[in-house]
Amino acid sequence: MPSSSSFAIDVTGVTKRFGAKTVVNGIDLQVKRGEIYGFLGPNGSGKTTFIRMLCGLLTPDAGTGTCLGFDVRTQQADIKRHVGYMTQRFSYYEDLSIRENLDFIARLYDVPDRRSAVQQSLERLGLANRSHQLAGELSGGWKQRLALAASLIHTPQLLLLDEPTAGVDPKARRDFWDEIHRLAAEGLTVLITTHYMDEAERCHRLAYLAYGNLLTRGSLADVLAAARLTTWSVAGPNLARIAAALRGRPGVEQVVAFGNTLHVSGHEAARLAAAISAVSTPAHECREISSSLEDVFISLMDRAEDNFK
Ligand SMILES: Nc1ncnc2c1ncn2[C@@H]1O[C@H](COP(=O)(O)OP(=O)(O)OP(=O)(O)O)[C@@H](O)[C@H]1O
Repeated sequence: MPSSSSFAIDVTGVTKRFGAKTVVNGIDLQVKRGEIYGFLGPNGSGKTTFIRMLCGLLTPDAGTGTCLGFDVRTQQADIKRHVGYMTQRFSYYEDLSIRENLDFIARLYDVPDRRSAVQQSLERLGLANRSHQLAGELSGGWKQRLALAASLIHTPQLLLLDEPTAGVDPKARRDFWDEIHRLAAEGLTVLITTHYMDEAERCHRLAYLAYGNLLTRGSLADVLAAARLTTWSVAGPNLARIAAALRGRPGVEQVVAFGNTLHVSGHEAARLAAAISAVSTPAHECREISSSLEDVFISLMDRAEDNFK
């Protein structure tokens, strides 16, 4: 039986190597039940590989721990029964209808009272009106809903979502997140990977990976505070010239154009302020602003790259 621990995921030192390459390097992670946990990091940082170890599809080369109270090394079949996994690719039968796809998945999981489980799932995800539509004819947002319905049909306790909203429009993304929050409020634990910063901000807690290493974790406020990054905005004339003058100056780590404003960041607050005052003119409006999550993640990635070289 799964334990009643308050952690849905509780692992230590999880490591995976492919040949000589360490793709996931000694990751410790604890995720509370009912929590939405965001997993971020650049392409190839090891997010999918880590998820596959959690849900029993890959065995770690090192590390220990539990997922839903089951041992990640020895009880993989038990884990699979209680976990829903929405992969990056749409992997349903395009020539079956929405209802037929859900019915098929429900059969695979031997879901009790299958007809009513499928009907409830169609209604919950707003798919009932189009249940006879072929999956292959659906737009991206509806395909995503079908994939979510399918990953929930066996009422899992943990939902693993690997970039579930890639290529989906903002309204469909917002609806999707509303549903994820409703599910979490009902007690479902959700681990989600995303490259969208607005989605990262909708998670209860976050972790950021680069080169297989977990670089930071915590609530949004924790992650921003731990970064100790200072950011200034600079508005005014000749911003392209100002940006070029700032790059490479001591204290300046990032210079990013946002429309008619530059965001300039660095860890050494005094040197950063000196650099801005040296290149700006009285016609420029310069003020310190809060660093964004994107500023923090890019800074972490740059530093990790430097350590890796
Ligand atoms: N089965 C495998 N055999 C060999 N290398 C692999 C295998 N699976 C993944 N990798 C490598 O492991 C690294 C991490 O891949 P992974 O898919 O876990 O990253 P990711 O963070 O999910 O990336 P993305 O954001 O692009 O989805 C990559 O360099 C990838 O090429």
